[in-house]
Amino acid sequence: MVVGERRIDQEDGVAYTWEEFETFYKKKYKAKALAAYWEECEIKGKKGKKAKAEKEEKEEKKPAPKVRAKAKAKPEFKKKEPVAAGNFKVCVCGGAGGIGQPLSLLMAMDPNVKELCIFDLSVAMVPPTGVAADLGHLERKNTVKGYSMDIGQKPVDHLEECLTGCHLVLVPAGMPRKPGQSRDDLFKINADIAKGIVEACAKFCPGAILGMVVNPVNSIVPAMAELYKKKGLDPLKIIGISTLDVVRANKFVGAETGRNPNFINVPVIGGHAGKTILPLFSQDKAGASIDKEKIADLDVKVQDAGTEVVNAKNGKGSATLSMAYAGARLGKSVLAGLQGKRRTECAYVASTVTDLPYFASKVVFGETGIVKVLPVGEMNEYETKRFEEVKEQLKGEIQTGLDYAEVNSLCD
Ligand SMILES: NC(=O)c1ccc[n+]([C@@H]2O[C@H](COP(=O)([O-])OP(=O)(O)OC[C@H]3O[C@@H](n4cnc5c(N)ncnc54)[C@H](O)[C@@H]3O)[C@@H](O)[C@H]2O)c1
Ligand SMILES: O=C(O)C[C@H](O)C(=O)O
Repeated sequence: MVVGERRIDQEDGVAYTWEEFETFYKKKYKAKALAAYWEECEIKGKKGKKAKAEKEEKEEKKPAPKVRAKAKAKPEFKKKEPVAAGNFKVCVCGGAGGIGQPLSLLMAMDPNVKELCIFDLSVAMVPPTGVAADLGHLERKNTVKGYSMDIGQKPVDHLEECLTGCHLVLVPAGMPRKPGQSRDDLFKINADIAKGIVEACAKFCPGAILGMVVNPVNSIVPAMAELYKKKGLDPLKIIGISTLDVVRANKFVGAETGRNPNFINVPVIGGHAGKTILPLFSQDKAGASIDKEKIADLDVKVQDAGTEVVNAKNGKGSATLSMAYAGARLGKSVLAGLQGKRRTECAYVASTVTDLPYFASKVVFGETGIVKVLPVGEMNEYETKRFEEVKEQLKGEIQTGLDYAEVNSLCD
């Protein structure tokens, strides 16, 4: 295999390295069959005469039909009919909050959204029905409805209409940090809030994708995914939204290199708190062009970006607008995937790409939600060292979530 070469998987039209390919297919196919399939895939960026000549040469060298049938073995995905464009139902839980309102606005603008539900507490800063009435006047072909619940009540007793039929539920419901607090300090209160919502989703929209914004993502996602598992549901439906780390890494690399951040794509792996946030600058062209001596500071800048906003807001909340932007980017990718258009984003999910059971890496969204969790890819010396640090911290934060799931359950 040529180092750095990417080939387009005929199944989803996305370009992968051999390492990514092998990790995804190794349990399904024998090494020989997989290598043969790889050889058949088009090399990314190689088009025109040269590619044609190579293809023709390959055709000539084809083995006898019997052998070829085996070598040509293709992956079998569970085929699910994609949802027609513009037909999605989305709910934003905590939709009247700091993130919830702009996130609802951005989702209401997505032409894929047919019905948008705004759920929040009746004590929220604005009644959710008010947010819905406001968004209901946009020039969009969708309906927006608000649902509220009194504090102390259970979502499962109130959200049947709101959640039934949902394809995507975004969850920014929960307390944000104040200066001096860590994300971990929010676990107890926010895990209980998340559990109430997840419980209602398990009952009314068990097939929906749940995008968890609420902190601490590193512990809340394992907790909720394990509760889903306990109930016989798919833990990969629970997705930790770490997109803001990617957005920040792209922005900072753009500022450093003078390039347009819109065309920068730095994968950020690990988790979403402090040292667990690991931007892989070496995997982006602009990022890789930055002087080695500047990388450690840039890495810390991405890790500390949330705290920078918390401190700048001086006790009046954390990142809301950039988070809404990032959450909507992820949400739109989920819907595009369900519609049959593959999208790749970083997300924190149940994973086997490292020895930890939850990890953020690139994932591919398709007709069923996450269809691939991609490996972390090549890392340079600095990133490899940081990778060990990431895993050490993340392990304990995952355990907090696993412990929560052990002593809690979702009701029927
Ligand atoms: N993943 C990330 O990158 C990221 C980024 C920024 C913020 N966050 C987190 O997102 C969460 C929300 O932040 P915010 O700034 O929007 O806070 P906020 O206080 O402005 O809004 C939270 C909303 O949740 C609602 N809520 C509370 N309990 C609820 C329940 N049981 N059911 C429904 N709604 C409920 C509140 O009424 C409020 O409207 C925080 O935990 C914050 O740390 C995550
Ligand atoms: O930093 C926070 O508390 C909010 C969020 O996780 C962020 O990264 O902005």
